Amino acid sequence: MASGTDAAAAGVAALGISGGEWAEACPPLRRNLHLLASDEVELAKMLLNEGQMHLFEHWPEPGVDDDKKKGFFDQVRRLNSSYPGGLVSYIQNAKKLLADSKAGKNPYDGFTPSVPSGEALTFGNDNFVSLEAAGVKEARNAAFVLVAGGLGERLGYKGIKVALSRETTTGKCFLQHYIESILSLQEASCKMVGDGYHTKIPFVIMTSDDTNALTIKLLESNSYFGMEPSQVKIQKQEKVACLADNDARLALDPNDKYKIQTKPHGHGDVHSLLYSSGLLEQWKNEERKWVLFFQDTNGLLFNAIPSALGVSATKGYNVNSLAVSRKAKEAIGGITKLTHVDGRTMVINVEYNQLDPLLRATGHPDGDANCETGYSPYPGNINQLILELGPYIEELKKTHGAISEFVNPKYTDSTKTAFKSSTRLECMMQDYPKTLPPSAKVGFTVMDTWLAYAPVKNNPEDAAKVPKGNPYHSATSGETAIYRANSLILRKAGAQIADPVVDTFNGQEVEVWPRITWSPRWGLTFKDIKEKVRGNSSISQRSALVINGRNISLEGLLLDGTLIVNAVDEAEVKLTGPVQNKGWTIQHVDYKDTSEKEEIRIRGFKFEKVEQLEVNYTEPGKHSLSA
Ligand SMILES: O=c1ccn([C@@H]2O[C@H](COP(=O)(O)OP(=O)(O)O[C@H]3O[C@H](CO)[C@H](O)[C@H](O)[C@H]3O)[C@@H](O)[C@H]2O)c(=O)[nH]1
Repeated sequence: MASGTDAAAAGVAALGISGGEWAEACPPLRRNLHLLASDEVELAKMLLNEGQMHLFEHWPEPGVDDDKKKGFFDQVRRLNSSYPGGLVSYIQNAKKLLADSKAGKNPYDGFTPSVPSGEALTFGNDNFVSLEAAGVKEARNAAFVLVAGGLGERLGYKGIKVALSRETTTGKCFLQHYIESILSLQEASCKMVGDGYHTKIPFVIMTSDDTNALTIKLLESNSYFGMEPSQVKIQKQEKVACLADNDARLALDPNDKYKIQTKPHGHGDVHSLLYSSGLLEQWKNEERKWVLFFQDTNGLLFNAIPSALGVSATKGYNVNSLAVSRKAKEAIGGITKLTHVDGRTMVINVEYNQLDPLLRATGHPDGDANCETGYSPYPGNINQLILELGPYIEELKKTHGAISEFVNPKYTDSTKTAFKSSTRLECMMQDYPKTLPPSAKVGFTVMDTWLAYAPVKNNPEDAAKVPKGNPYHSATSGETAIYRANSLILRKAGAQIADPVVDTFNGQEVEVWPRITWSPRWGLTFKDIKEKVRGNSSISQRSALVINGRNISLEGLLLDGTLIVNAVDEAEVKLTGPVQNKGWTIQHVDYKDTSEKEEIRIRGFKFEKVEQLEVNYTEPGKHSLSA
């Protein structure tokens, strides 16, 4: 094998540029050319062509920092190969977007917004139940994709967000809940069509350098939470180059002049990663039909998946976005119908920071405001997307997964000539429909917020400042929303669940419902749950109930305290009669109290486990718990 230097010399000669005249304008680079391999020479040439001479101007004579110079090109090679169209496209796109930004060009120029109509579902009615059945049937033809490359800067939590407990009654983390939900769907779907449990639903996790190692560690140290390791595919997104000025000159890392500074490009990367991974083609060959995208911390999401997938299947949507009622100024995008002066229309997410200026610019002087319902008329996008695989692949063959980008530089002053700090191009996965032809069937499904959406994004301090009536999107609200949803679902199924009390944790006023949780295999759909709630059961406000098993039914259970039931699948367990104990009390925790773990501090409460009844059914057969 040729040594690096031989290969470099060969490369330079092969390109007929041994003299390096093309690098004449950049003497430091020219003097170092002989160090470079042929592909590095090509990359250098491309960088000069794109006005990036400054990247080499500080390069010393050959012999000094040669390893760092090679390291520089390793990074350039990575940046070049991970962006659709390479760095040339990146720099050219950046120049255009930066010019538009400087000119104050509105990305929605020529478009008028209006409120679109979508499928509005009512939890528990006949339509909902039949859509859930349709969705479960389709689930075996689906693949799930979790975008989890975000650092969660707003939450300020040090670990990865998917490792946070979804709720602290059981302490199960988000990732465990997601995997158990997918496995339950897989089992129920296979059972429904009688395929002998052969189909495995693929699960892709998009990570980034910020989350990759910890995500893999979490999976490995928990045996993939019961999923076959081969079912899980990790796809790591790369960061993109930072831009120093309006000419899209790439920014060098302030701490290392041989490195280009990089920042995350956004969740929109998921499309190009899926495209280049070959997974989409593989899924097509396996006759899969749906790809479901979801985000890192929505503990309620799987309450909405079966029915939403049912909507996609019955309506034949190429794109189906899940939405909830949106409060004006809430940090979720608004789903909007945009009509262009030339007659084009599209239904698309308008991101939360763009909705207000767009509305003001198009004759709505109040901007992003609530209407008479107390909500924004624009449904809130929760970034759960269901794409039909066939049309998705066809589209990506054209775009290679490139998604419409934006840039958001912070200028030093109104001349817009300099930036306060470097910026970069960004993209969002929900912008995928922007390039679709008008014939594409793009729809959305609106569900109740209490059922479908409770993310964990804001730190306690910021959450406490959220305008009254708007959701906190905090660890506190994320957990209490789970108890609320489960209580409301059991109520709808016929159980008597006590009213909540209002309490304040970390400055956030929330409803505290009984702490009811169940494993996904117990209650995947409303029909499943309804069949397991029989007779007159009641649960008091101070109670906690953990249902961990498939065949556990509530038949006249009168709970006032804490009850934990664990049962193997083959055990049929009836919960009847009164169960009373001192239970678990809720203790307030201040987020500034460093004697508590961060995971607890951000919630603002913990449980004192005073007394409980825990029962374990490990043997098959019929069992009854009656005190
Ligand atoms: O480079 C990135 C950036 C983010 N993410 C992931 O993308 C998801 C969303 O990130 P954020 O929570 O930071 O997103 P925002 O709150 O800014 O907004 C997004 O989520 C909202 C709903 O939660 C709305 O739907 C909004 O329109 C949509 O852009 C997370 O799972 C995050 O881990 C990545 O994988 N890579």
